[in-house]
Amino acid sequence: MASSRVLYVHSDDYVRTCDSMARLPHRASMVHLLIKAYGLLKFMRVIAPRMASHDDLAAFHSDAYLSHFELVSREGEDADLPESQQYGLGYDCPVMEGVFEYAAAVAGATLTAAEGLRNGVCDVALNWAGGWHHAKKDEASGFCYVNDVVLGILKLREQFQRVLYIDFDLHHGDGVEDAFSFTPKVVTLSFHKFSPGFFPGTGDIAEVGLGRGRFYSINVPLSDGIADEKYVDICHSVLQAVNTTFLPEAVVCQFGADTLAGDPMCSFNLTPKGLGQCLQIVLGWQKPTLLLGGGGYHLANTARCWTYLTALVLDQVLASEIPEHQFFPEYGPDYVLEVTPGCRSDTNNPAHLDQVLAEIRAVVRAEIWNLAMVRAIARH
Ligand SMILES: CC1(C)CN(C2CCCC2)C(=O)N1c1ccccc1/C=C/C(=O)NO
Ligand SMILES: [Zn+2]
Repeated sequence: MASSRVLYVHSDDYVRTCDSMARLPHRASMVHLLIKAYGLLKFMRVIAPRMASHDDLAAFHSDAYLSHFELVSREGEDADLPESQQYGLGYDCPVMEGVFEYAAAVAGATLTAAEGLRNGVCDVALNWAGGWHHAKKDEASGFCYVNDVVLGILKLREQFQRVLYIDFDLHHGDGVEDAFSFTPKVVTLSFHKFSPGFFPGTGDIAEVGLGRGRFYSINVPLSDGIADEKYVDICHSVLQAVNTTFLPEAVVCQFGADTLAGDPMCSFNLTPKGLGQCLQIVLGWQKPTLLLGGGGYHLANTARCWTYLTALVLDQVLASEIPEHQFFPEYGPDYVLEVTPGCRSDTNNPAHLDQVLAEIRAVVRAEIWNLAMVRAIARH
């Protein structure tokens, strides 16, 4: 990628705000400082994010939710108002003081990235602190308060007719799928762990979208233990099929890193190399592409992954040795960039995966028919 055509959304204030989210102590700093320590900033156009305004957030979220969320954020922990529960606030989405400002900062950063793509300022835009895919129109969910992914896609839709969303996070991208399940203008494609009792519980292969959006939601449910080779194979098949039938004009990827070997979620067995091969497929299409983060609870591996993917976008090869920097001690005991796969067995049996692929192909073929009909009708 010609370097100046890569936009990296960053400011020290933004990183400090993201670091303040207790659940992910200083993850945003670790990611940024590793990218910086590897000398990658000079290849990118660094732009400070803007704050999302109330109107920005209201493009997707309901006023009722936003005003309640802003109110409890001002009051902090002791705001256990009865209706907080109906808005998903509390439990998985604790209300820390200033959480509204945090959510508005992240949404503003994703919008800043999306605007760069919409205005043709760049070909690839990065906001690794974004990707909060569970938030619903009027409900926080799964530690996601504002759905910056939906806001970014809506921003791209101002310029591009068809947008493809690809969710590589361990968890189903339910908030984004819900937002676009009725429209054929956005295809949502999610690869995720699907297993009884595993959050959020949605994302079965049978979920294909509703109404005119039928066949424009694609779900690839997977089981524990999947490693790079099989994951990349499946991704490659599905991504090629979706790209050739849907012909997206822009792409949004959520690269939640909780799929990596060593993550406390202890589910998939991927490495940054495998995710990098998936990213290479998308970059090969040479379409305006927005890259976002998401989950990722082994902080050093998450920083390793997103730094590796950033270098991949920039066609830069990184040395294995982690460069000296403030968080160097976090990368022990080997202090290398590579993540070693675990020795857990892959519970995805080949027959089941073939079945999943066959069903996905049927959905995509149906989409072709659907698309042909939609286009035929549009022509008259
Ligand atoms: C609170 C966190 C986000 C953290 N966490 C673990 C990770 C390791 C130690 C705690 C969870 O399981 N979480 C969740 C709790 C309830 C519902 C959802 C999630 C995660 C969602 C996600 O990653 N979506 O992509
Ligand atoms: Zn996740």
